[in-house]
Amino acid sequence: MPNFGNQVQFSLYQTMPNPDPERLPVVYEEWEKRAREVLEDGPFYYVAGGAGGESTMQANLQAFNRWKIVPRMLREVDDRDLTVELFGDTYDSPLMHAPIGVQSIIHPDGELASARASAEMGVPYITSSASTKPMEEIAKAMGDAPKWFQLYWNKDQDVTASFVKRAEASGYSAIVVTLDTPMMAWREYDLKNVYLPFLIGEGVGNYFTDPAFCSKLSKSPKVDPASAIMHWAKTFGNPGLTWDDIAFLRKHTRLPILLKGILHPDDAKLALDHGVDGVIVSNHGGRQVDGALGALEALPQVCDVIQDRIPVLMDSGIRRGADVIKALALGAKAVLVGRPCMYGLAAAGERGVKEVLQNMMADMDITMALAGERSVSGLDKSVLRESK
Ligand SMILES: Cc1cc2nc3c(=O)[nH]c(=O)nc-3n(C[C@H](O)[C@H](O)[C@H](O)COP(=O)(O)O)c2cc1C
Ligand SMILES: O=C(O)C(=O)c1ccccc1
Repeated sequence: MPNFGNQVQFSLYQTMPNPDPERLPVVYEEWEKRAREVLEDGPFYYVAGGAGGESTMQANLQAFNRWKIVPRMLREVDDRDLTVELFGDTYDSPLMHAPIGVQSIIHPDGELASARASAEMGVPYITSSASTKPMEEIAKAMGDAPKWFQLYWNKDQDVTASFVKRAEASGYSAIVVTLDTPMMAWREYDLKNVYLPFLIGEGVGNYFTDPAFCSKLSKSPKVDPASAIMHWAKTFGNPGLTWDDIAFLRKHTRLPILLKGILHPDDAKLALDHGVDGVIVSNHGGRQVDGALGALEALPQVCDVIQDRIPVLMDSGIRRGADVIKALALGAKAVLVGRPCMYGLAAAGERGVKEVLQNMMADMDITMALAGERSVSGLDKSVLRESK
């Protein structure tokens, strides 16, 4: 998509001198403000909040400030290439929609809206195990557009195997296993607001439609939702997992397997040793370990260990185009966009998510060009300087 950024920029300026009164925000902080206006305390803080005192959320943002772009001049940047290749597929840009559960608490269309918006933008959508809508419905809403499935490894191995089988059958092309959430973290705002969406039956769409999950219940979730929710709460997380369990997953799927939540270089080494296909450097948007290092801080060391043998992706703190450029320059092949999409969803459903993704892509394209780079695959550390 040559000059994508300039086209979007031009279309936004084109409404001069009478801007569309329905116009959506462009500024990230204004999207968040809009979400705050339309959501009740419970859902808003569920999305916006983090673990404990939110020091990891702060570290995520600060980590980007430590790196500065050093633009180069006169480098023929009129025709740019945003595409990336992963596992034999070519994607339009290095942006992906992060796996995010329980989107029904943010907008009535929930995951269907964000999946459709991602499809329109050619952004791969990563369906969460904890989606309110079942994975098959989300896949159907996306047609042939690229989609991956995020696995929460259930305590019941039959459920885990069933999720993977369903994901394959419904057209997902990779499995993202999230390792950093064997249990929900200590989230102060959710405890204060007494708000946990699953307890009111949100975010369980994949479980309540799963034959393996339902076979363990004495009554169907429709007849006795309270017991089904209790069973979900008992089996959702699996703190007993070890590296040896990766073999179980490998046995159950031929799709590429990516591990999400890698921060320590030794875990990157273990990921390689256990034959996975990719890793995602992430601290879950600061929602799990309060006091953890910023995800971008962890990225260079993980890349040093991986040495390009498998792709390294990252998330946690991506807000603007320059953030994407920095993450790619430090070795990420692609980045996952989390909260910005959810603020777009809260403010304007499908259209909101689409604009958030479109604007971030445009901003990234323009920033890359102004930095003197022509293709995302050519970005490396030479475009950055670390400020002490
Ligand atoms: C409301 C919410 C729900 C989330 N649900 C999931 C999930 O179901 N599975 C998962 O792997 N990550 C989940 N995440 C984490 C995101 O995938 C991603 O790691 C995080 O949002 C990135 O940080 P950022 O939002 O600050 O950019 C969730 C994040 C939020 C904000
Ligand atoms: O809230 C989250 O961050 C999250 O990952 C999650 C965990 C369980 C169910 C849904 C979402």
